[in-house]
Amino acid sequence: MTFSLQYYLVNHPAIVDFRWTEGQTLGSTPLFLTLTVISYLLITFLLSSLHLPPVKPHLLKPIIAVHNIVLLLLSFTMAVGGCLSSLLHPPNIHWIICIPPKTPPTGPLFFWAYIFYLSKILEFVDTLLIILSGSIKRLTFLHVYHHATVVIMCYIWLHTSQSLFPAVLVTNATVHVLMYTYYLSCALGLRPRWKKVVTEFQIAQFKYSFVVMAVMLGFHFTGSSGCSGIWGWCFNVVFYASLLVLFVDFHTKNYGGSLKSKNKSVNGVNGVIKVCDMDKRS
Ligand SMILES: CC(C)(COP(=O)(O)OP(=O)(O)OC[C@H]1O[C@@H](n2cnc3c(N)ncnc32)[C@H](O)[C@@H]1OP(=O)(O)O)[C@@H](O)C(=O)NCCC(=O)NCCSC(=O)CC(=O)O
Repeated sequence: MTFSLQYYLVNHPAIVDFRWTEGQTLGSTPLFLTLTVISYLLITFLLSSLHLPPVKPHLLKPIIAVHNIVLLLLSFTMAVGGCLSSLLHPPNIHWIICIPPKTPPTGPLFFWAYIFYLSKILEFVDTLLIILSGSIKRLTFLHVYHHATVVIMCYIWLHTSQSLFPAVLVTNATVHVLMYTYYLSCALGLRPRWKKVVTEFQIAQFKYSFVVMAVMLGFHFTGSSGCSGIWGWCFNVVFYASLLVLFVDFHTKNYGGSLKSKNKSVNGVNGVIKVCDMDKRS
């Protein structure tokens, strides 16, 4: 059989026949979700309050590099898989933003939503690596809040067949390709000059998501049947609004000034070193 991206990412029987069934699919019960999030928060709190000695960089850096390569490749696959499934598989292209009510969570789009959900649990390892490296000051509210809450958002997507998730999934997975390339470069001892660009792409994705959410609301109230997952929509709005505020704050603290202003120290000849120095001070 010749290699076909469409076959392996959309039309493979395991993907087409995927079905999220509560109590049967791994990780599909509210109990699993609750225990996962509570365990993440408890382990993070306990490990960070133990003040463990940092693991030696020559031991930890290769592990961090492998972790970032895995998430980089996974994010890329999810972005392409989610994009192809959105364009090729739904009965109607309109599904990218508005899924009809009572649609069962089955088929390629929901397969990628499920992989995305599991990948958010794998991202918990980011937190562990921060703790093991001894950089406790990098364990910010933004980081822990994001990692704990995003898993709940993904669960709601699957549980309610929530409209708009395909657009958000593809955007976030694409931004994460950039983010994990940045983290991989750091783990390899490089200090990319484009750290600020990563943050600005993250902020842009939240703003873009509000446009998508507004369009979905329009479809919901003007279409004949409405869109599924309107309560999940409310969760998404609150979560993304809070992330937007936190990321704008992160931007101001790390790069100074407004989003539009050019920070000479970031873009200058020695930009790389100055960005890192600023981080260490903040
Ligand atoms: C540029 C950012 C992507 C990252 O900002 P940071 O302040 O974390 O960046 P930094 O320069 O301190 O990171 C370099 C350090 O990270 C370490 N590092 C490497 N891989 C890592 C990983 N997978 N997770 C966490 N840290 C990691 C490197 O070894 C290096 O350590 P050392 O310096 O010791 O060598 C930013 O925009 C951002 O996201 N800030 C919020 C912080 C955060 O936790 N973000 C990720 C989840 S939020 C998210 O994911 C939103 C979204 O969905 O888009």
